[in-house]
Amino acid sequence: MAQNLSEYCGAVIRSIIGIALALSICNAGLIAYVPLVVVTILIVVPIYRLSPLHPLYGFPGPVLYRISELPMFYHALRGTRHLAVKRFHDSYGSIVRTGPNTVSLTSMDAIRQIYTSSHALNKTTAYDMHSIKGEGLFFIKDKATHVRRRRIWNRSFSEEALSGYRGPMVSQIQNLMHWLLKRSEQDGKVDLVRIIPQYAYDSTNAVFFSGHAFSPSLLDSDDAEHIVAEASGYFAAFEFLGHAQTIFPILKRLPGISRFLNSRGDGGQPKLPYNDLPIESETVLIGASDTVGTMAIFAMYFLLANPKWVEILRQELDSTFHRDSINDHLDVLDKLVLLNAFIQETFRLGMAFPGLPRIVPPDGLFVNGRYIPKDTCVNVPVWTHHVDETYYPDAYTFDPTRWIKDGTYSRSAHVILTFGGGAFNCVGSKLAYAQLRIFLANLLMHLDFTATSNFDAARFWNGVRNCRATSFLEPLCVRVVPRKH
Ligand code: HEM
Repeated sequence: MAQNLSEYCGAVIRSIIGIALALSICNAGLIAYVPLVVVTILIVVPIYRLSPLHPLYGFPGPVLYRISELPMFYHALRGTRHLAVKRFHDSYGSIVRTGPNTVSLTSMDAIRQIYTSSHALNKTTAYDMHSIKGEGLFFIKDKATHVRRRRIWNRSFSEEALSGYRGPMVSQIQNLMHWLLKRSEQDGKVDLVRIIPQYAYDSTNAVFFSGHAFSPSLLDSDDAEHIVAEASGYFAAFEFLGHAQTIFPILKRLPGISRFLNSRGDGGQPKLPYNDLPIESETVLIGASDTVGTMAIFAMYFLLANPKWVEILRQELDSTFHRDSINDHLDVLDKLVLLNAFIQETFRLGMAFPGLPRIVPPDGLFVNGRYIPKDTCVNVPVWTHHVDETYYPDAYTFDPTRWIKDGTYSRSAHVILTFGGGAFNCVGSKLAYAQLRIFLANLLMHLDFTATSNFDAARFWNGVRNCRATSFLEPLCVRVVPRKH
């Protein structure tokens, strides 16, 4: 009954706004209706959203955020949403109303129900493509439709496909090492925040587009056309505005079709519609590069802030490989306990991400002991979960050993949401792990890094921002020389 009443009130208020808007737009003479619209929006809507008539009335949360999306937009713009949501959970507990129609939940039960169970929820309209043409895997909101497209993508991430990507990955890491040494020699230092994303985009270009997405390589041109910044900006714009821009400058350079997405459907498997190739290509280029680049920067930051791990990882690598033969035995990297634990801990603390929104189905959702009404936007805040002391004691300490038990590395020791979860999880996660392994193993085996004198670990950490894309307010400057011992 209460549910019906609140739905009724919501409908009435939406109608009032609609009628007022229609009147003021249709009849220019009725200028008097403009104040009505303003009054409705500024007074009636907030009162309704705070009132017992609103379906989310009983959920605790900061008043301003219950009234309007604007405070969260402000945090999105500043890249501080993950910090704000964490503060709210510290104050209000495991369920917080973080927006007029949004509830944030922490708990394993919430992760299971929202993301990983067979009844996991669909994506929200935050994933709408709006004016973008075609249909892209990342943007498909409905699980049933999504599963069909995902089958096409999965072929590109089979073990066989992944081993085929090693050659291009190795050549790109070699180019990165060349430029690290060269720029460091030329300028006395090199900023990892600038150079690593260039390497990540080059790597994706080489792996998926045979180098045709752009040319010359970003490392070779020092990203003269600011492709990294533009692509990352579009990524953030998608998050901030709720939709991505139509045209990516990079797309203009694509011969059109990525190698793997263009592969013909064989054996009765579905084939990707031609019109969807551009958006899927953009998804690969940005989705695979921005994220891997960010994690590689974090990995270097954690090494510089925790130098003992340079020695620990080198001991493991030196006792396993001869320095010059590492790239001939890349499959062995999967088995290195310390290296993989280090990467997993990087993925935990490097994910400054607020959440992955999902929509509550018509039957509602019962989670964390509460009933959440239909059409509510729910999510588990990734950053808040990753620094939850319940699951990660001493959570803000970078400690890869938390992933090691009885001498064995276990990724499943704790659940992390770095790659999402369930049906919509990251299709490229295996590739991301492989890239981080190759990146760290090569750099540690071949190069010595020294942070410049003004390196301040706390200042760098405090300058991390996230609006789906992660940005760094501080540089991460190092001197690089060939490894001496
Ligand atoms: C460390 C690197 C990476 C991180 C942290 C990451 C993170 C994520 C997350 C959290 C999601 C779920 C997004 C959501 O539900 O809104 C996702 C989805 C996705 N990622 Fe990644 N990703 C990484 C690397 C990659 C790579 C290498 C690719 C390769 C193409 C890729 C392609 C995708 C695609 C296509 C989706 C959509 C999957 C679907 O809806 O089925 N990602 N990623």
